[in-house]
Amino acid sequence: MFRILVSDAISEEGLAPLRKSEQIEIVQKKVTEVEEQLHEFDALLVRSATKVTEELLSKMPNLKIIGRAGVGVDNIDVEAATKRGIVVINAPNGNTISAAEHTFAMMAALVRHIPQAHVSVKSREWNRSAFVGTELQGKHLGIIGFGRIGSEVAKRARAFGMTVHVYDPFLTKERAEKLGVSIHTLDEVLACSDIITVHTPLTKETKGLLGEKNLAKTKKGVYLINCARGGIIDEQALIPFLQSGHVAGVALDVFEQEPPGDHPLFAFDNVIVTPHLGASTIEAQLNVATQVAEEILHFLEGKPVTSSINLPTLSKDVYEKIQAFYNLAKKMGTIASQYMNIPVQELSVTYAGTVADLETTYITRSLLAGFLRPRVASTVNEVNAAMIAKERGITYGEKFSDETYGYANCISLTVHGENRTFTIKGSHIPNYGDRIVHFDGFTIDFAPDGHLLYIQHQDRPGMIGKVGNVLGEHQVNIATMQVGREQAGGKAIMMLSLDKPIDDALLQKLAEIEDIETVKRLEVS
Ligand SMILES: NC(=O)C1=CN([C@@H]2O[C@H](COP(=O)(O)OP(=O)(O)OC[C@H]3O[C@@H](n4cnc5c(N)ncnc54)[C@H](O)[C@@H]3O)[C@@H](O)[C@H]2O)C=CC1
Ligand SMILES: O=C(O)CCC(=O)C(=O)O
Repeated sequence: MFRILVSDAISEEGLAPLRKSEQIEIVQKKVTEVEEQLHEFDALLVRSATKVTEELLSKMPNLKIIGRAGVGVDNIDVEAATKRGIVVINAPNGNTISAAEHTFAMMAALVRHIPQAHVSVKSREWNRSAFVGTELQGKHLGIIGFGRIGSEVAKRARAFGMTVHVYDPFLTKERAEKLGVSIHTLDEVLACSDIITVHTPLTKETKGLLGEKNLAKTKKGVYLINCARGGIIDEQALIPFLQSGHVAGVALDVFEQEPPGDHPLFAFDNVIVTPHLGASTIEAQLNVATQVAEEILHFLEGKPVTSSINLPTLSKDVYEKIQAFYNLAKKMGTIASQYMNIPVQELSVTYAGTVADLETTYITRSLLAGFLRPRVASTVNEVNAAMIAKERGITYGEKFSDETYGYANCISLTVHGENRTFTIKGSHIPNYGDRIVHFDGFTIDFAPDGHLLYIQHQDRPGMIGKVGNVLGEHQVNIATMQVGREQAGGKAIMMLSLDKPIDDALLQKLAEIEDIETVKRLEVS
């Protein structure tokens, strides 16, 4: 049974996919109302009101996934979540149209003074000359940030007969041409636009993007719109530009602090505001809630998520193709980590055959998580494996090769430790399973599952019997046994699969058998 905390107002209809599952219990309460039960939740579903801080995460040790019913994840400490191995997902396109339409509504309201005129008429005035506006047709619209919302705003602007100038360092010429907009530098957009609207995320680069210096580069009489994130336009810096009339008007849906309280910008009649309503439509709320609910359900059912912020995303098709290798790689990592139980500096993974054509980044992350799991006390999974490896000074890299050693596919892992290198190779054989086909210089063939016992010994008659006797005396049943050797009478290995784990005392007894050089317990869960 999984428990999900829904701590913000989320569309009830959108939660339907979760409600249908008998494996899920939904609790709809604010964080402050469930302080005592926070440790019980497996998933957290929020909009923008809940601040998912490091402190909150520390009270939720069972949390596996955070769903943001919306786009911006600036209310979530994604780095802290990643460190804890918590997947963060959002609903990237469910509210795009609503946010673009709201931007357009704000633009029209701004240049036609609709909010001010509305207040005037309701105050029993009839002052038509006070509210003379400007047309949108023929005006130059500057769009900063040309992703989903920016491009929908552009489509609407073109329908209104506006010329659209875009600044987005990641925008390609082909896409700009397709959408009928021109690409410019930031300075060019600032200088040529009658109206500027921002549609970037709030990042280190975009915070204060329209501050004193850049506002001074805008056309006199410019209108500004921020329906993205508070702080992209520096609120404090706007004040002198509004006082001087350089900026003719500002429309804000978002604020540096929300709610903004008694804000100095409210003193200006030509500043119009809404309380972060960009995504507040029935359609957008249903879309984002449904998207996130379905993703959380998939995740809890062990299926792939498609819109994760901190995990490489995979389609269902791709996931199905890589799943077998993903599992094999994890087991290989776990075995290698226990076998090389010394500090290691580097993991090198080589993919050959059919696996080399797949999304190997994901497979490597799985291998890394498997490797780190026996070494770290905290949760480690595909989400935080790269981060933990970096913290521990372990580098890793991928290579590709044609050498499959006669198998259709082969994953080879080489672990570099101080004065010691270890290589393990594995293959996934459809309808048969995962096999380890090479182990520390020996050709072998065993299934990397359960309670494994590795023994390295001199190749002498009777070794198998001696090991079997000791295990038998301690009521430990051998399920399978594979052997390999360098040459007759030389160095040899046995890999046994046992029906139960063995303790240190038994391990010691086995190590004391004459001609046995190394005994290692390898647990693969
Ligand atoms: N007011 C509201 O209720 C809503 C606000 N939003 C906000 O709108 C913003 C845009 O959302 P989407 O279009 O869905 O995001 P998106 O990710 O599709 O687009 C963002 C664009 O900004 C560009 N960008 C990033 N850094 C930039 C920089 N330094 N300069 C110029 N461009 C830069 C990216 O290349 C990308 O094309 C986000 O901040 C999001 O949180 C989204 C939905 C509703
Ligand atoms: O949840 C909301 O209404 C805010 C939407 C938003 O700002 C976003 O999706 O980034």
